[in-house]
Amino acid sequence: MQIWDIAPIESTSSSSDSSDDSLAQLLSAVTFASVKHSEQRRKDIDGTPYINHVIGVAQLLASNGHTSVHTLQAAILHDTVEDTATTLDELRDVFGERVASIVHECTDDKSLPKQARKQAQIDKAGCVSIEAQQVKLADKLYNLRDLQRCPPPDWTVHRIKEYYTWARNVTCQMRQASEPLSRLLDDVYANGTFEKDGVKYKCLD
Ligand SMILES: Nc1nc2c(ncn2[C@@H]2O[C@H](COP(=O)(O)OP(=O)(O)O)[C@@H](OP(=O)(O)OP(=O)(O)O)[C@H]2O)c(=O)[nH]1
Ligand SMILES: [Mn+2]
Repeated sequence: MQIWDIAPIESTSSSSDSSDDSLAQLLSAVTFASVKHSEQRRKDIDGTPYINHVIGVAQLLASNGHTSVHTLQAAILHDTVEDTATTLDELRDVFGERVASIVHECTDDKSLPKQARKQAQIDKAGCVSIEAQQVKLADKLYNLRDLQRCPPPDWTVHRIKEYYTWARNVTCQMRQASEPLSRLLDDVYANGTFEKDGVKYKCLD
């Protein structure tokens, strides 16, 4: 038994209803991701634990009306295959086909060169499931806000602006998946600023 495996809930217990079950499934994904990402840090100056990102992506979804447990589990797990040794088979075994499939749709093919990988996200943005689009919208929103909060010290102004332009090219194809997340992204694209070496820049010109 692994620490993320869900202990069977006693069917006779009065406290075991379907919302308890959903919470257990969600927390199982959080536990799994926390183990898988435990050695990873974000690229910011403080080396923020990577798990903060995936929890934040799930929080953005839940607070904008996207509360399906499968979608939230996929959000928590969305970088495990891309950035850790986790396999899709492992996700399928532990969390089922639907969650594994959403994560698969959110996973870049790391064997491609970077430019091809970035182009592939633009090409497939409108073709993946609605759930995968919702996770990607929240992922981009989190990363764009993170760039505003504290850009990685080695990213130039040009690279930061390039990320905003590219993210807009991806997310503009996913509007139908989430009106609230799209509106929050619109606000970043229209009004967002970031600071680099004490100078303030608009995210998009
Ligand atoms: N803004 C920001 N991003 C950071 C930070 N630390 C790690 N990242 C991750 O870096 C990725 C974006 O960096 P890039 O240089 O464009 O891409 P790469 O790591 O895949 O080569 C995102 O991956 P991703 O979540 O898979 O999203 P995606 O943009 O690749 O779809 C993001 O989560 C940080 O401190 N700030
Ligand atoms: Mn991510």
